[in-house]
Amino acid sequence: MDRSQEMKNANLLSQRVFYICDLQLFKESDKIPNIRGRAKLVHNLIRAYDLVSHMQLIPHRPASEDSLLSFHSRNYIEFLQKVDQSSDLEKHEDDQLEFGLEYDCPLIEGIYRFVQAIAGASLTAAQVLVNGLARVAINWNGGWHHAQRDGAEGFCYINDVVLAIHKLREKFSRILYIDFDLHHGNGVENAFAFTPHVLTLSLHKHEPGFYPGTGGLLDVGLGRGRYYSVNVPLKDGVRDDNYFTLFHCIANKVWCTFRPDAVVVQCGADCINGDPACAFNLTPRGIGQCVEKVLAWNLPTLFLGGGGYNLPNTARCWTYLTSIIVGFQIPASIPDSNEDFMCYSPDFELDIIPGNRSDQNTAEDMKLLAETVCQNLDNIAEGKE
Ligand SMILES: CC1(C)CN(C2CCCC2)C(=O)N1c1ccccc1/C=C/C(=O)NO
Ligand SMILES: [Zn+2]
Repeated sequence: MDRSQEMKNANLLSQRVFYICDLQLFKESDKIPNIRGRAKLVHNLIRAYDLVSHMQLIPHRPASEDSLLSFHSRNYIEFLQKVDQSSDLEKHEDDQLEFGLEYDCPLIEGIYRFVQAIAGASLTAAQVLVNGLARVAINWNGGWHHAQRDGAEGFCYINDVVLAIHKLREKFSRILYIDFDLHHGNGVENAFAFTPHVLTLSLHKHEPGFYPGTGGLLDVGLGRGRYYSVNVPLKDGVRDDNYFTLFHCIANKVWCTFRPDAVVVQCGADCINGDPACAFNLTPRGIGQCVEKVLAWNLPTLFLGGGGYNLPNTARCWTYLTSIIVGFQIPASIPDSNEDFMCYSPDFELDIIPGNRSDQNTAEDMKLLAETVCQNLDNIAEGKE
């Protein structure tokens, strides 16, 4: 490699954070029901705070059929290709049901191009880490953690998280997946339930009748993957301090016992106060403290989005997390240069105040969660199956 190339790579590495963004990706993201307009809102706020000058911006490369098949079934992918071309969707009605494309996953226009973009963005980010071009990569348009091998689920049409982890496994032996979304990351846990090479850690709301219903405390993984699925089921009302205390304790134990080589973090913002899910009392500062802890490990890390249905709050949350990831403090007032300025009324502040729902998680609940999870993790330390 000649000197100039070395200089270029050194410079790239100094831009340790790669950020996947391009207009086509935002256009495709807008096809997801319930979050139309979110991709642009997030990017505009990140730009308004001039955080883009601290990152290396790169466009996504659409995922190839082969890369989609590294997790999803041929039947599902070929169905998406077939239905993408066909004009009358009625013809495939029964197939649609078979592949979960109904109710909460309505068929969307140009669905194959859509899944190539969504999966391609997270794969492009993962590839940057595999190539050693950067330590950290961000794709706020990814994080669709419910999609299963052979179908869509929970508003997730393709599991970009599983595909990205699979890509990281080309270079890194042990991958830690952390899921802060309000909902259990069931699609990712299912994909890696039987392997000790990927430890999935999901903190989520877990109550009778709350989607997806999985991720209980006794759900620890299967076969050789036993104890490598870690679930932290929570009730409504949890607040930043208790959430971080619990995460801090569990993350330390996971780091010491599993010793990850790379990390993937799903930052679904439906756990933040003000989301229509109306569940947790968390603020971006609480999740930000958890992100700071992950960054302190100084491992190759991929940050992804996920849920988040209060669009201005999701933009606030992921902009704040981006500022932490790049290590650049930003002012509390939303820049009035931002074209979406009025979306942030009436406060025009970046901070989100915590909710005042009563915390249903008692001190005993939190203690039991920490103790049970840490005892389970003792098994992987001693190499027990
Ligand atoms: C319809 C939306 C997507 C929106 N929403 C919010 C806003 C309204 C009440 C909570 C949901 O719970 N939804 C869902 C409905 C059925 C199945 C899954 C989900 C969400 C999954 C998710 O976010 N995973 O991380
Ligand atoms: Zn969610």
